[in-house]
Amino acid sequence: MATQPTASKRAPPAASNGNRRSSVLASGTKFSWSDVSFSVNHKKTKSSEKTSTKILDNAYGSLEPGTLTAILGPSGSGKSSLLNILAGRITSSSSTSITGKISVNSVLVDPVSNRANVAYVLQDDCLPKTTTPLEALLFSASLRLGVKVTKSEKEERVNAMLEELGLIDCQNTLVGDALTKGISGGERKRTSIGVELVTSPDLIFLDEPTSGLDSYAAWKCVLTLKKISVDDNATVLATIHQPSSEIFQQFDNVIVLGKLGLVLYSGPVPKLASHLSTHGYPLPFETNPSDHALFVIMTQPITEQISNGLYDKAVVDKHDLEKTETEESVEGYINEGVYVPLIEASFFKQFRWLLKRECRSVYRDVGGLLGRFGGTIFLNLLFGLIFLNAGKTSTSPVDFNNHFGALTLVTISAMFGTASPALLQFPSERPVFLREYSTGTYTVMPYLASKMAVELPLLFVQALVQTLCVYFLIGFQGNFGLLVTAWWALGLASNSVAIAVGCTVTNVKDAAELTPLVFVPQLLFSGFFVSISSIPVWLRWAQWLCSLKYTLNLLLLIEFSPDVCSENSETESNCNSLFARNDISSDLIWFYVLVLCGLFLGFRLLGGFLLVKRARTVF
Ligand SMILES: Nc1ncnc2c1ncn2[C@@H]1O[C@H](COP(=O)(O)OP(=O)(O)OP(=O)(O)O)[C@@H](O)[C@H]1O
Repeated sequence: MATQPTASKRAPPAASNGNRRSSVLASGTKFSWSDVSFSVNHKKTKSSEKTSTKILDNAYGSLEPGTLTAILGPSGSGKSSLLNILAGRITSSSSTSITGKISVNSVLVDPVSNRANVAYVLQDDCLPKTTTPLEALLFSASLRLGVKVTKSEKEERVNAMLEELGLIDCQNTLVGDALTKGISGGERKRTSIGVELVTSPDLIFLDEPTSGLDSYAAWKCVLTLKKISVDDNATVLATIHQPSSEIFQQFDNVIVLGKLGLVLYSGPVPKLASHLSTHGYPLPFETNPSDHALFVIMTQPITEQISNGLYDKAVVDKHDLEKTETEESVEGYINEGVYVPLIEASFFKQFRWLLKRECRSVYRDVGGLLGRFGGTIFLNLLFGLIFLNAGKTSTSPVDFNNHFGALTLVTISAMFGTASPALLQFPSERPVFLREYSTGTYTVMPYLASKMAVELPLLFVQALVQTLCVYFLIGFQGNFGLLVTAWWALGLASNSVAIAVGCTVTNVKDAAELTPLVFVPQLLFSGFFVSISSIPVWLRWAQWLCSLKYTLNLLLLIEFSPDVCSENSETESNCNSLFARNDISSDLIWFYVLVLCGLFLGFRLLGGFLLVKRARTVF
């Protein structure tokens, strides 16, 4: 790791103003880097010492305002790694090492601190499926543009951006996803670009903006980037895979990454062909220079490429670059610190916009609503019919067990029924959160609060529907309102656990695999399959994490009230034995309520903590 420059030589932090430009980015931004190396360390094994693979070896390059530059190279040559390093999206870790110098307008910067000044468009379009392009751009503009930009100016900027990106016709169509038809892939990509560009950034980095697009959509996309670079005097850098001639000609400059992490060429697009020809690889007639460069890299032996001097030009350029940028002879550095986003909007503004979006996502996701309430109604009617009238009498041990069994099974079903929508939904929402958090759109507290504000009534309605289905069919005798409240509390706590699980995984499959691990042990403490007193003492602590256990404690106290238990001596003895076996006492009702509240809040905060930890390190 190179040493850090003195504080006075660093670029000042980004200013918190309307257009988010820091003072070093005031009028067009020159961005350059040199000696950027990236290696991946491999673990030490018994047979070998710790080794490392160099992905980038002293990479260098320079971007001018008003230009569009491509990073080109074979698959695995380090294009995305270079872009991520320059954008401050990856830093050194225990398994990777990054060194180099990065400067903005000839001032050395720490790329992590500079992150807020770079609009970064990810390869995957992380957009909420139930939003429209117009809403997505408005959301971004409203939360990311400071108070100095008025509401009408933000709307004007959004409309201009929609027009510039050719999104006017589809501005009110839902984005959709793989399962729900929405706007086209090209429109989705342009929406992702618009969400970043609406803040009028000077530096725009894009990871494979044309991937997944057909040739016309890809050409249109690059044309748009070119127009933005010229019209807005923006500095645009994009990684790109095998561009067609038409696309390649739109770029002003190109950086070609070759084998061994070396830079083969960095300069104007028209001069790439002569660079290859000069070093023994003339461009065949009517061949795209970018195709030819990739062909040479992949087919010619690397020793021959080096001995032919293909990478020599790189050395000359590198020296030129160092001369201009190290005039002040400062050492560059790449920080290992965490990223703290710059937030423009107040807590309430963030909450308001997030709540609006969250509400839309509920009522527009008709399939999700049908699954949630359809499943609840179907299962609970089934329980109601199977345990028909089981709650009306508890005199014999069999009747008592049926009554207890009905209550337990309805509660277990409620736990899974309230956790599964969050488990299925959250992993797909997580990338959206990570992107928006990392771009300083909002922080974690308003995000979690807005989710909670929508879930509270939704889970209440779910608990109410469930109680309506089973209460009269089974003939439960507890207070209707208290039963609804207890099942509602269980729904909230289970939902929190599901969100915490969702925060640790990246996809629905992993979430589904983790689900039994988190929820099945709760069944052990329900008291139905095995009494708490039979569980080894050293394992009983786990009940403190089980919302099912504390909800059942409350439900049993509500349902088997003194009135029900005093029906006859046998019922009374069954009640006493049930409470004793499961350590339940009516004196502890408020304690059970507090534990449920604690689990609800605790898992919610854990989820938030895990999300922020992830967002602040690598994204
Ligand atoms: N954190 C990491 N740990 C281990 N290997 C890594 C890491 N980051 C990158 N690599 C490796 O570095 C190499 C370059 O990856 P990178 O994604 O930058 O290439 P690329 O040129 O963008 O590839 P593609 O065009 O296929 O997307 C790959 O072999 C990749 O496996």
